[in-house]
Amino acid sequence: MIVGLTGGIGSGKTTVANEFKALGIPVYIADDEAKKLMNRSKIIRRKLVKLFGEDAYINDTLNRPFLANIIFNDTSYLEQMNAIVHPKVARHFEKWVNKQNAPYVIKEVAILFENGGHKYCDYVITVVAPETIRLDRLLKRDDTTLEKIKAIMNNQWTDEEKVKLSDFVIENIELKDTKDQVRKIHNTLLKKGK
Ligand SMILES: CC(C)(COP(=O)(O)OP(=O)(O)OC[C@H]1O[C@@H](n2cnc3c(N)ncnc32)[C@H](O)[C@@H]1O)[C@@H](O)C(=O)NCCC(=O)NCCS
Ligand SMILES: Nc1ncnc2c1ncn2[C@@H]1O[C@H](COP(=O)(O)OP(=O)(O)OP(=O)(O)O)[C@@H](O)[C@H]1O
Repeated sequence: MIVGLTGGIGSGKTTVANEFKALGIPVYIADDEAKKLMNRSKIIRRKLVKLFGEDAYINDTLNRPFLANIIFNDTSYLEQMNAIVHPKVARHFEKWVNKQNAPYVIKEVAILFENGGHKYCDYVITVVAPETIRLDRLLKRDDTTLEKIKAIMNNQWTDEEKVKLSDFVIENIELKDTKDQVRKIHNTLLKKGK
C-alpha cells in the first residue's frame, strides 16, 4: 500500500514523516531523492545544463539557489524541470518500494496533486497548518525571505484544494496533537491493509 504524504511548504511533511518512521513505517522523501538524482545522474545533468546553462551546477553540485530563483518565478521552466526530474524519481521510487516489506509505505512528496501523482497512491494524507505558522517556521528554519517563500507557495495548490482530494488530513500545530493524529491514521491504515 502506497500512502502519499503531501502538504504545502513548511506545513510539516517531514516532521510527520518522521513520526511514521518512528512507528516502523518505511518512508521515501521524494524531494531528497530528487536532489540526489539531480546530483548523480549524468542524463539529468546534461538535460538541466541544456535548459538552464552551465550555472545549473557548481563543480559537480546542483546550484540550488540559482535554479530556485528561475523555476519558482517562471512556471514554464518549473514544468520543464519537473518533466526532466519527476519521471526519474518515479522509477527510483518503484525500485525502492519493491524492496520494502511493510504493511504500507509513506511517500512524502511536496508536489503530488499538482502533477497527478495522487493517482498512483492508495491513500493520501495532507498536512496543513495556518499560513502564518508556516511562514514563521520557514523563516526560522531557512536562510530565506518572505518573497522567496511566497514565490514557492504560488506554485503549489492551496490547502483547501488538497484537502478536498485527501483521505486523511493532519493539522500540524501542536506537535503532541500531530503525534496523536499520526497514531490514529496508522491504526486505520493497518486495518485497511488486512
Ligand atoms: C529547485 C531546488 C533545487 C531548490 O532547492 P532549495 O534547497 O532552494 O529548496 P528546497 O528543495 O528546500 O525546496 C523548497 C520548497 O519548494 C517546494 N518545491 C520543491 N520542488 C518543487 C517543485 N518542483 N514544484 C513546486 N514546489 C517545489 C517544496 O515545498 C520545498 O520544500 C529544489 O527544490 C529541487 O531540486 N526541486 C526539484 C525536485 C522536485 O521536483 N521536488 C518536488 C517533489 S519530487
Ligand atoms: N508542530 C510543530 N511545532 C513546532 N515546530 C514545527 C512543527 N512542525 C514542524 N515544525 C518545524 O517547522 C519547520 C518545517 O517543518 P518541516 O520541515 O517538517 O516541513 P515540510 O513541510 O517538510 O517543509 P518543506 O516543504 O520545506 O519540505 C521545521 O523546522 C520543523 O522542525
